[in-house]
Amino acid sequence: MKTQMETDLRLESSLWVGNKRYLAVLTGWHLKWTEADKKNRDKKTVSVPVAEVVGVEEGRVEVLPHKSVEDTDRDFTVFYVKRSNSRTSSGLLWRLGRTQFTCPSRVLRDQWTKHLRTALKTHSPLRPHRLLVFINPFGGKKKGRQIYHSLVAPVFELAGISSHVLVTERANQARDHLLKKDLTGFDGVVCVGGDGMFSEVLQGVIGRTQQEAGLCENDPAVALQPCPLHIGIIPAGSTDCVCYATVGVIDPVTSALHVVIGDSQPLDVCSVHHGPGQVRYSVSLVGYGFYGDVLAESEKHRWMGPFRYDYSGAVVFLSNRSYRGTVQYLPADPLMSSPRDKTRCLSGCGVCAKSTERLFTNSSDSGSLYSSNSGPFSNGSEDEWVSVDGRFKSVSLTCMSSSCAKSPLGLSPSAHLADGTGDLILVWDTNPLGFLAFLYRHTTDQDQFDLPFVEVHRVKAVRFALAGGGEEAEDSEGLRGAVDGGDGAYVENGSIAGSQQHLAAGANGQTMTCEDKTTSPFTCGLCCRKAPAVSVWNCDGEILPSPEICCRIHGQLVRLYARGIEDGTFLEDCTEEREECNRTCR
Ligand SMILES: CCCCCCCCCCCCC/C=C/[C@@H](O)[C@H](COP(=O)(O)O)NC(C)=O
Ligand SMILES: Nc1ncnc2c1ncn2[C@@H]1O[C@H](COP(=O)(O)OP(=O)(O)O)[C@@H](O)[C@H]1O
Ligand SMILES: [Ca+2]
Repeated sequence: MKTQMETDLRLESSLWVGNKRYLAVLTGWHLKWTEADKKNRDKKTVSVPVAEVVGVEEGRVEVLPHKSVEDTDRDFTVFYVKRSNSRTSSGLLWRLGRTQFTCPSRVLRDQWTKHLRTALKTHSPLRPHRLLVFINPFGGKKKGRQIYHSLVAPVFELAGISSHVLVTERANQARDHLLKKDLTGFDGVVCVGGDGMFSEVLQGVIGRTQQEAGLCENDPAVALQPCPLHIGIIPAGSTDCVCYATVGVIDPVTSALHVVIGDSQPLDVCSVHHGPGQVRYSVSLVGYGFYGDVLAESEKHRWMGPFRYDYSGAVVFLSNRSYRGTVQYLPADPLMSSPRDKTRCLSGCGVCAKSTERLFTNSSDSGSLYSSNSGPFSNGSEDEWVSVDGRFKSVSLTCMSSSCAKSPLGLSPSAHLADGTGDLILVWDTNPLGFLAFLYRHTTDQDQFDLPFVEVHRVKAVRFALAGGGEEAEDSEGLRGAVDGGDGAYVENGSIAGSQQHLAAGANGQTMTCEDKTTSPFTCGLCCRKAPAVSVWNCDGEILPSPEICCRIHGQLVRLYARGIEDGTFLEDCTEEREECNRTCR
């Protein structure tokens, strides 16, 4: 049944597009136009959901690549989302579609533009009006500024968005701004950069929300407050995994269009507690062993740009390391889904829709996660936790698939963006060829979990401790202990980047300067000649200072301007009206 509002907004006229006459109809949910010439048997209707109309302008207007306006009386131009046919990635590429209509009179033209604008306001409640934009000028190939000004700003302007743009001058500036400055009036935050830049924004937005709610975010037992500000990602980094896994393509125009139409994709976030009062948030990868070592190595080769990860991946692979540790995890409900069920989390995902409830909503439940007074590894009710101890090539936790160009299906292809769980991937120590097969499978559609030395678990929380209560460095393999600066993870003067000299970090947290002042612990001939006993954690591209951590997944803590990966097949057949279609055509 049609509502009064839909009836009021309905408009039907005969309009011209170029030299052809069309019957144009605006219903509450769609703008459609069909060629009126009866002789044309193949006449097709173009149907654009009102929610995907970007803007309406009087006259004959163009925006990309350059703006031009021909101010005529009887014309109006509609800009909308147009899906490109090229399927090179997992999702659909969006382009700015444009159609110029000519009306029989100025009065009718004004009626069309007025109705369209009213329809936009009515049907897209989450469209942003004011955005705070952070650009990292040094991310990826250092093209952040150019990407924003040439491809994104014109689309924002067309949609009537006012943007406050800050080009960062230092790391953590965006995070600090979000934590401290006045954010009144902003609907969302946009970051132009890579996963590291997104991570800064994530820390800022979550931290600010908890501050304002009077919650102690450092307490792993606290159920965090969901964030009111939406986050948009314009990809301009190296891995761009968060963008790839939530949109399916790395394309600034596609991402800008998701922002302007106010798409909303909830996202699970993992809080990683790595010391008293120390918390970081992750959405893509919390990884120890291989992924930690790759990140640590890659920081020394930032000058290589995105290639630093390939180079470092090879160096770390050749170093053939494994690490001892105790991993404990709290399994998620196996009836909901499984990391091996071969499903994909796509736009309108049913598993995520069913999981809108937050985890650990009551405090007695969360109390079993950590003891309030004696740290994360001692508490009373431990029944549900599973504990494994051994030597691992890598331990990874991801809240979503973590797909990226290198791995189009991702670290965990069946993980869900917003189901309140994460996937824990344990790769036990194995021979280099076995590990290479595991890595290689990430680049194909072969199942990387179908290997005897790999386990995957869907979890709500994870804890990691060095095996033997931190005595790892003195274990039976004759590695030199932490005290003489021998074995262990490495941090560079506490911050990884910077000094050429690296530090050897002992299992007990002590750090000692490496006697050999080489640039890399992997090529160091002294302290690192023997394999270190302790790796580091890679938390969305940031190195954590402590190897002992506990993690908890917070279901749907933030929302992105995205809609999940679109399954193009449905779009082609979908004839549903927007309100009836809860899949791709939302
Ligand atoms: C034989 C071939 C081996 C290929 C292995 C491919 C596995 C790729 C899995 C990548 C998972 C990426 C998860 C995302 C991590 C980002 O947060 C982080 C930081 O990204 P940024 O530099 O900020 O864009 N990047 C890395 C590589 O650690
Ligand atoms: N102006 C700046 N100077 C130096 N570092 C910055 C600046 N702005 C942001 N950063 C930091 O750069 C790191 C990498 O940024 P990112 O945009 O993710 O690029 P990439 O994907 O190439 O790593 C982030 O951790 C971020 O904190
Ligand atoms: Ca998830």
